[in-house]
Amino acid sequence: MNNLDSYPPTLRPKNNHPLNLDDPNDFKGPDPIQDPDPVPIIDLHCLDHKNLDEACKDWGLFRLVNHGVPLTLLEQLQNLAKQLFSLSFESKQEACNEKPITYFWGTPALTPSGTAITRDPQNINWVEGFDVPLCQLSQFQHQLPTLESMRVLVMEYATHLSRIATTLFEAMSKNLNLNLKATKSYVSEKTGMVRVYRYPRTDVGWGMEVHTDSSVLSILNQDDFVSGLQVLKHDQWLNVKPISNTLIVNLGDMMQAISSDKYKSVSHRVKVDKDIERISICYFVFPGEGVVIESSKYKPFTYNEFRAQVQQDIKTVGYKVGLPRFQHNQDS
Ligand SMILES: O=C(O)CCC(=O)C(=O)O
Ligand SMILES: [Fe+2]
Repeated sequence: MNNLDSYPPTLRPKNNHPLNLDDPNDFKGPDPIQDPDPVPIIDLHCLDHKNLDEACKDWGLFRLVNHGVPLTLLEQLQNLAKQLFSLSFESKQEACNEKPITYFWGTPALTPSGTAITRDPQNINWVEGFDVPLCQLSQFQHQLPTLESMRVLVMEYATHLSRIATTLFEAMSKNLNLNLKATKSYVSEKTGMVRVYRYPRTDVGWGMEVHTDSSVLSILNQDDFVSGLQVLKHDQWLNVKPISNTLIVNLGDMMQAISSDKYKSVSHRVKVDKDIERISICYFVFPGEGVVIESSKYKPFTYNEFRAQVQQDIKTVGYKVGLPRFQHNQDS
């Protein structure tokens, strides 16, 4: 089943924008990206520290292979996400009345309690998603069977992703000559979260507008067939091609701060397609609660202070200012 009742009302097409209502799973369009894939590849099994360092400095993003997550698990997650999103809008909304998993749409910006930060309706992001905080996940159950299956699968997935994030962060810390003991708390299992997204079919707007992630690291399991993620490299937007059994890692603002700007929090965005929906599953890792980030470029700050500032800026200025707010020369 796949029909527009599953879309949040604000993301349904207007009458003057009719959509192709064929089952998107039947879509067999050509791969829109013909060029060879320029994204650097990092092999987690045989980690090359020099390649990793270059990818972090030049791109702030890389493709991870030999990551050790079973392909069946990646595919199960994608399939279950498709099933979950294809339920009616009302049932998704009702099922997420209580924690831990929350349902949102129109923006990826949420308050700590999971409420969407409302934005100008002209400016919506064409995305709906489930926010899955990992720390409380084992303590709750959901009534809706598909959501409950997602909770269980995400717990299994998070174990793998936490291992990957820790391995990568330790290698990056070594490359940056950070004191590993002191920096262990920069990636905390407890504060991690998973976001499951669906980008609806539409021919207007952006799935996700240009942004940098606030995380230390973000690790993306994208749809095997549908492209959408674009990354800014030397002032040019490049498509990040979907390639089965690979994960995309991008560095977030916390990593840029921890590295004193040696590594880059990469600007990226997601485009939408009028003929086909896209699913992606993103894992984010953050510093531990109350951990102070020390760097030569920024005043000491905690992730909670950063997040509060971002939320205030979105409400008052209309967008995320991000790291520049914490530079040494800024007034507090
Ligand atoms: O869905 C994607 O490909 C990217 C999502 C993303 O950039 C984010 O959640 O910050
Ligand atoms: Fe992002």
